[in-house]
Amino acid sequence: MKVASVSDIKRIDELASARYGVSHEILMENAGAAVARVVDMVAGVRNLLVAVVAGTGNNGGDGLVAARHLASNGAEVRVFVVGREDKMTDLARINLARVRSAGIPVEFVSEENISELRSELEYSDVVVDALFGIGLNKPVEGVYRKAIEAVNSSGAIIVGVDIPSGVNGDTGQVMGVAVRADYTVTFGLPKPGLLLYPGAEYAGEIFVSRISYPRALLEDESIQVETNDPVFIPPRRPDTHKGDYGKALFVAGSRQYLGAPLFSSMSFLLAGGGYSRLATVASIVPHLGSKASEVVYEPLAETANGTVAYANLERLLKLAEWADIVVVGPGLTTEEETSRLVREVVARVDKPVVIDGDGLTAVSASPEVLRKRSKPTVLTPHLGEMSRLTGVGVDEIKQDRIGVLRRACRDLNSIIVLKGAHTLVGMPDGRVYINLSGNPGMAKAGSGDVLVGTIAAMYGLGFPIEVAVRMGVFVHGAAGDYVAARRGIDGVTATSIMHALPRVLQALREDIDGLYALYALREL
Ligand SMILES: NC(=O)C1=CN([C@@H]2O[C@H](COP(=O)(O)OP(=O)(O)OC[C@H]3O[C@@H](n4cnc5c(N)ncnc54)[C@H](OP(=O)(O)O)[C@@H]3O)[C@@H](O)[C@H]2O)[C@H](O)CC1
Ligand SMILES: [K+]
Repeated sequence: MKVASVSDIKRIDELASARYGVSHEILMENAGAAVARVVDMVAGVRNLLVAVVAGTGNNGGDGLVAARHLASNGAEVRVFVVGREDKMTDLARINLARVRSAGIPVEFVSEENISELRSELEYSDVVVDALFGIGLNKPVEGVYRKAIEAVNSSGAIIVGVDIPSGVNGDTGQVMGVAVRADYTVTFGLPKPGLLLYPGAEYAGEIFVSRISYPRALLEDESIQVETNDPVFIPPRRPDTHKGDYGKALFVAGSRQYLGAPLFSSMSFLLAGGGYSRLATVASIVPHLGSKASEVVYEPLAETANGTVAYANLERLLKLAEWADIVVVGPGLTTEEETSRLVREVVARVDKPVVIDGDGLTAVSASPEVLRKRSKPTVLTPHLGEMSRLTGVGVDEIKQDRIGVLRRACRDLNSIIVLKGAHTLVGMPDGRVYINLSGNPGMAKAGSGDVLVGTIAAMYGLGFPIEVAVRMGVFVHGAAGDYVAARRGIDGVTATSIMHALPRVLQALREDIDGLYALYALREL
């Protein structure tokens, strides 16, 4: 599903009326009706005590339409408008008049009577939050802040209109204070702020209503963000050779880090890869061999500190000629000689390369190595590594994940997986995918190693590199969810995620609709 920025939605909104004759009034009527329908779905509307807290803009207008529909369907509705009547938009004013003529009580809330709002809302079964939507343009203060606090302390079921008020529609950041909705009914398409934390937490369960926007507008390719939906994995053909499912070379590990090479190279096989070759320091090969006999090992010369020595360069370049895809980085350490080797390998390997962990630190020192590559490059940074790659501070990245990611993909000519809640996948052409699988239990050592093995496996299964990265991220997250559901969130470890990978592939082959439904937003 496409994910529309605030400016995308404003453009769609204008085109809907200018080009298709679908007026703002029609859109507002459909929006309000959708809110009323969800209130009925989640709480049952007959004799329900509903308070609609409306702003003076069109988000408030939606709330007023919802009030009229709910009252018509048998609910006891009261409307509280926060702000001055003379500030109301035309559409909000028209709908206020209709609410009043339907005999629905309306009260204007200001600093003088804001204290009564709190007690009024405590008598409500449902509160509809229609204060701000995509028009939020500054931190929430004063009477609006108090109104949001009153909504949050009401103890009622809270249904957000379009966006929970106070959440930035594009970034998901909370602008001072925000409504903690149980449900959010969003219009046309979801906004990034509903899917990125903390906004995703404030939105609750999301319902999407297209409110009769013409389909062509909602699918326009000028909208460059979308949810990372899984695609069908073809069945394994019976007459196959292990080479058919991809040959991956992993340059990983050190005497200090034994888990990373194991998780990455083994996850490749468990996620469907064919031939996993691990080039690592000779001193740890016996240990790893006893744990993962299915992996083929290339013992490498090592530095005094037990890291991969530069002298291995020619050998690694030769091995890379054999491989379909090369993964560099997990557990290599940031030993200067080893980092120098990483940069040379990345610069000279004429195959798709996935760079993770310490490999990212190595290439951060000279990003032109990435720019000059002709074959695809995949980077899988967490926030801190992204900061080192881009020179942008972590807090600044959090303020605009999509914008920072998009610029970095273009600047570094790379596909970038920005790990976090939720993980984002950016493409050099500007497209960004928001991944909805995964859970906080996965933020543990080794989880990233499993991810890169899974990405390489998707490429081995035959997906084009961009799809392979998206699918690797989805499958990895779904495997973590599979474990959390069966063993509890504390049971989510690199090992348990790794062993859940085959289950997810099986589900994708046998019941992709079921798996898709697990993560898709509910459509009205
Ligand atoms: N665009 C669509 O496709 C549809 C939109 N609908 C609904 O309309 C809202 C957007 O409505 P809009 O009037 O643009 O803005 P809001 O209602 O979100 O905000 C109202 C005004 O509030 C002021 N504002 C913004 N931030 C603050 C703040 N922190 N404190 C106080 N006031 C604030 C701002 O006015 P200013 O004059 O102060 O700048 C806003 O204009 C959309 O979300 C949908 O719910 C349609 O009904 C459906 C289609
Ligand atoms: K709202």
